[in-house]
Amino acid sequence: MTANSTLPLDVEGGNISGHDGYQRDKTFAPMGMRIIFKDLDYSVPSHHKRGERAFLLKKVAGYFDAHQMAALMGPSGSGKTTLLDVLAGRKNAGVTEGTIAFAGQKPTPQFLRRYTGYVEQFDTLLGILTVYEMLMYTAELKRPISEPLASKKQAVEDLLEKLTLTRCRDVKIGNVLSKGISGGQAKRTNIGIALITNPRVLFLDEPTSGLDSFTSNEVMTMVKSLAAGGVTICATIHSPTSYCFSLFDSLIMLVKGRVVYFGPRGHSAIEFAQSGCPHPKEYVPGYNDAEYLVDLVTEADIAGESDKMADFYASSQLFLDNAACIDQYLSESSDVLPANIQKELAVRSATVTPWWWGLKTLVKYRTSKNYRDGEFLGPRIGDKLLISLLIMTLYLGIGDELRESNYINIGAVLFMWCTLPAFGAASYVPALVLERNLFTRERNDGLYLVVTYLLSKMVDELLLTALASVGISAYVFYGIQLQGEWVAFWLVYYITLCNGIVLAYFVAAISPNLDIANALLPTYVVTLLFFGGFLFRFHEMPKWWKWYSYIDFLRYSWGSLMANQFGENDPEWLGTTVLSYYSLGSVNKWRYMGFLSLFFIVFFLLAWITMQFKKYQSR
Ligand SMILES: Nc1ncnc2c1ncn2[C@@H]1O[C@H](COP(=O)(O)OP(=O)(O)OP(=O)(O)O)[C@@H](O)[C@H]1O
Repeated sequence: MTANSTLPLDVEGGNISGHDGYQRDKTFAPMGMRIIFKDLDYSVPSHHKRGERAFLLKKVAGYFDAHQMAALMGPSGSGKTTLLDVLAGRKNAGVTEGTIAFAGQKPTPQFLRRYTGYVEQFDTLLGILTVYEMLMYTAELKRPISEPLASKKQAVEDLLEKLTLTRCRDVKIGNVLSKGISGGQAKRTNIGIALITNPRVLFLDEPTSGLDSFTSNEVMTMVKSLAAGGVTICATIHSPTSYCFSLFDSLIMLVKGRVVYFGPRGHSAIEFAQSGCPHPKEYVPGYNDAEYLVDLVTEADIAGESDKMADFYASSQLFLDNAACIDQYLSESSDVLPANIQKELAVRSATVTPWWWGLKTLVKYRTSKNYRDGEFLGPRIGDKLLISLLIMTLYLGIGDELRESNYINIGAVLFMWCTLPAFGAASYVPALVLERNLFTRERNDGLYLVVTYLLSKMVDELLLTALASVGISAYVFYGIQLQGEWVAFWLVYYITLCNGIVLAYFVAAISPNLDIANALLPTYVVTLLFFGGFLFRFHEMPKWWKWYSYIDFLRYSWGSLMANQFGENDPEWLGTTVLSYYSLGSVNKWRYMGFLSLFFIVFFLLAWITMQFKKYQSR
């Protein structure tokens, strides 16, 4: 293969002056950059033999040019996705050795996140949005904030047209339970997400999997048109239709992590593979080229002869020509790159837009939709409504009955009032756990920072909770005829609810799956009950457990509520007063609310740190 580029390093920048992609869109200038890789090894601790490393890629070398579409093919498990992930910087485990150069330079993870597009094999979309909204949401997060909204809208409309998605523009994406757009439309929407910034490089993992042949051809024709526009395209592909395969320019075939062919697609590839295969099968009419090639290498792989094919390639003239080409490309200086591309390659921040813009956008698209979604609102308001009605009707009017036999009832209702938000936290866990794939993909795509995502989730919940808690706490407070201030009663309830939510997020963040989170959260909350001060008086707790009551946020919720109820008029009871009986004599309700708020900050920080550093996907 030879390069036929006119610009150095096969980079084309057109007449772009900005590095943010905005002007690039306006001019529709061609883009793209050559990707070179040489002596690429990728290894992980072996599953088969303890203490050994498994090399999933071995001395892999090649290059992909701008304006061209390269296919990564091979039998299942040959390392196609591994190579794609290594090149796209999506690996977060294992050791990569060798050279990777984008336009002659080693790419930074930030460059890869911001300026390359990656289409995952499985769709990760937001079911509550329509196709148009999904693309606009991504555009607002990934295109520069300096770009006017009208220009972003235009870019999305253009993309919808290019992807032939105009017909389902306003159809909800949906999910498994409530079907929305079709599989082909979902795939094209996913491609649209990767294209929203007009990336110079597009990686696609099995873009046609699960699609019928007509839709596959349609999708790949569209992808090919991008290559014609200058984008460098690299796709893993399993069993393409003849037409799909004919769209590719070059082909890299892997078996057991080794290259058995790298060169142009076409008859020369078949001839080469036949020569390299120890027992080539006949190319009978009816075979499609891709199918035949994959069959050939798969059979060699099954017969344990794949190394022979790889050795054949490594000793071929084709290999020498490719190696010479790679060395020549690598020796070309990258100083001659256009300034905008130099800037892109040197970018250091992982996101295009600042955190506050990300937060605004997430609230604009996600919160506003969630607040109109019964599935979202139901579990968040329904349980509070039911339980508060039960409490209110059960304890109706007892709050101002200051007789000895009633003090225990008042203590109990206040205790239940603050334990419920802690137990209710369970309904907030799925929001984080079930969305993990989407979060990981959007984070890898450089859409937002972890803190932005977490803050947007807090806004989602805290706004709704604030509104709901005002109404609920009002009818409970006045229905039971509790003493003290309603504002304090509501505030304690609200802060405890907030603690429950952020605690749920922390538990969701540390749990590998929903089952573990669902077991962990109630277990922890039950331990809090014992140390809240109502079931066991503080001064009677054994010395070796007392410390736990200080880090039990229910202690501060209940203490504050009791001080609100009995602070002004602490009645005599069992030879002392009610507050002294429960070791709450010196409690200041506002100070306790302050302590309560500290737990919110601590749980938030714990959730943030965990999500920042925990690898949810090992790939
Ligand atoms: N820790 C490990 N130890 C040994 N082998 C491993 C380990 N992790 C992954 N592998 C193997 O590495 C290979 C690479 O997988 P990869 O997903 O890249 O293949 P693929 O060609 O994309 O396959 P498919 O077409 O089925 O998606 C697989 O054969 C897998 O079994």
